[in-house]
Amino acid sequence: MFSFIKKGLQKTIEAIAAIAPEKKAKISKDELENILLEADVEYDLVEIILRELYQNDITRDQLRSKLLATLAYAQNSLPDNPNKPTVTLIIGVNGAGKTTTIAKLAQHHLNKGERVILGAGDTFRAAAIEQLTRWADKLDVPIVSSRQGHDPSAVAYDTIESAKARGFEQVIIDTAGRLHTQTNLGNELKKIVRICDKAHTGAPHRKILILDGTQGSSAIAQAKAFNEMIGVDGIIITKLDGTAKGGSVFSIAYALSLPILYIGVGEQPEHLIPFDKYEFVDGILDAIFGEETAK
Ligand SMILES: Nc1nc2c(ncn2[C@@H]2O[C@H](COP(=O)(O)OP(=O)(O)OP(=O)(O)O)[C@@H](O)[C@H]2O)c(=O)[nH]1
Repeated sequence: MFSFIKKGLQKTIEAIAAIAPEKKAKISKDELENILLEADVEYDLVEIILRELYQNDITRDQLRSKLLATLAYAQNSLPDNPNKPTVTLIIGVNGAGKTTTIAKLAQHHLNKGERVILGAGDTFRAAAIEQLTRWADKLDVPIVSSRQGHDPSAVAYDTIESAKARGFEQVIIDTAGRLHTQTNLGNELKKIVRICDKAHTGAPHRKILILDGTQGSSAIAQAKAFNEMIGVDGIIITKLDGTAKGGSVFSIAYALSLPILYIGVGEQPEHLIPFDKYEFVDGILDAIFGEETAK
């Protein structure tokens, strides 16, 4: 698992290594500032971290405790849902990686022996329905879909009904990332939430926001908007493998105070790993201080 995190952080680790090629037991505040900015930690958070480090030469342990503190809320799991099926609503802007992440989550449940059904709730775009259907075929899981332009809450309702009738444990419902206006999107998502609860009291049990880890402050703005619309229970940050901006995880976690459930580190169904703040921070620290100084 640890090496999986490191593989996902490879580009970030390389970028850090390029500006801090020499591994030392202590680094100066100036060096640290450059490293954090290079890794795409937002400027405000870099300032906060530096302000709270009193010495000019910073050790691994000192930095470790500061970085972990920024992830204080990040490591929280969601409560178990005893009332099966568990309904997960996937939200986020187009291109964030929603469809791929749904496939990854489905694979994750299948690995645990749970039965999964997908709902193609992004009825705004025909391509979204087709793409999710391809994943369903590949993973050999059922999918409920309708034609483009149909009411997505009807898709959500039918998916949940089908899961209940077949005794499935997991329902994962896709949603649109964009409509003609933001207000339309908010209203549509609210309606889907209402209808899920009608189909199965308490559903959706998880409203999970997919954020593209390469998007920095725009990901934070998106999260705030979706949180205001329908409330977000947890986040999955995608595409960390494809970016040198892995430090954005700190800014996202710090700005939102929401659990980071998983991170996406590739395009295949198995490329989803549970977020572990200790592994994540140690991966970054190893890049700065070198592994030999670990612990
Ligand atoms: N490298 C990498 N690529 C990813 C990851 N997650 C998603 N992608 C890629 O990002 C692109 C967009 O992902 P989708 O799953 O299509 O995203 P979406 O939010 O459904 O976007 P649309 O289909 O455009 O609405 C695809 O090319 C995915 O393969 C990840 O963790 N790592």
